[in-house]
Amino acid sequence: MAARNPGVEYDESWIQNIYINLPAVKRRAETLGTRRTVKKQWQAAWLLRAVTCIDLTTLAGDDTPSNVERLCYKAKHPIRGDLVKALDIKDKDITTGAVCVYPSRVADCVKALKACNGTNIPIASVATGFPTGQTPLKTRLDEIKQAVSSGAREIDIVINRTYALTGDWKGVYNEVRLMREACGEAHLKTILATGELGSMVNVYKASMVCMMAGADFIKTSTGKEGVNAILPVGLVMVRAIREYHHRTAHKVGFKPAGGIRSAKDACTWLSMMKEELGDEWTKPNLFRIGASSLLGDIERQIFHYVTGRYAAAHELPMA
Ligand SMILES: O=C[C@H](O)COP(=O)(O)O
Repeated sequence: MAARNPGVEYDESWIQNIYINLPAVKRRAETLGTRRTVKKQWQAAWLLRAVTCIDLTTLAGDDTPSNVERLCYKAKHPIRGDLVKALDIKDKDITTGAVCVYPSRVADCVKALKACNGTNIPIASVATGFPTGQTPLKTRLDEIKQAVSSGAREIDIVINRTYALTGDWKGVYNEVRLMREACGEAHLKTILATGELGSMVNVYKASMVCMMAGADFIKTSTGKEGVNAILPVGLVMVRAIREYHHRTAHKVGFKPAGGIRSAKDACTWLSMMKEELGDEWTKPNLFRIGASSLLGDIERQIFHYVTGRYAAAHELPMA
């Protein structure tokens, strides 16, 4: 992870008179989304980079120690052995960015990662009454502390949408500040649940307020809202990150999450990061993709890449 973002004093002027040129944002998002896929010779590199940025997630009511164990093994060995061999990369170099689970499953992750030699992989835990955040503040803070003491190194909190929707941005700031304190050494990711914020201006304000309060990452969604990670919202958030960096020199990471299931989508998000914020923001210390079922498609595409390459190499010339 990048250096911690200490945050700054709350400053209302940073979120006043915000104007978002929605048609322009939508046009830009459309260009990114419909662009031709990555050039053939770079495909494997992009796909592998995307793998290293995945927060491999399971956030289901029926999670058990055994599916968490499989998740951790997959995080440690995200690409099938024969494909790793064909790509001529060292398995140990490629793991997912983190695993992401509910607080009560963190201890299972600790055990499973130890068993598969994956203790270098951070455990991210959602907390604070995920996904709605509708529990008393003390309960939400205690949940963070419990997840950290069980072994989580990253905490994904949800912001208080009631405060955001009623314009109480100082209220959002104060809570996130307390959540950051409760995290101790663990990194803080703040989930905005953008599908419930009502407007792009609110998305921008929520992004800025969370960063002012010390978020190390801002994250689009829980994966449980009606609308989750979409490019126009992502653009507004990364532009807030750019503005915050410009004002404070602190680099805050970005995590789109929810509904990202195809390798092509992952590459589109990566290219958005590269174009909007630069190469530095395309690595796991500043970019993560929260996803439960993306890895399968990436592995499939790597398989096509590898088999295509060999088929081409062995092709007979025309007689
Ligand atoms: O934070 C991660 C999301 O909950 C994952 O959403 P997904 O299951 O749609 O990939």
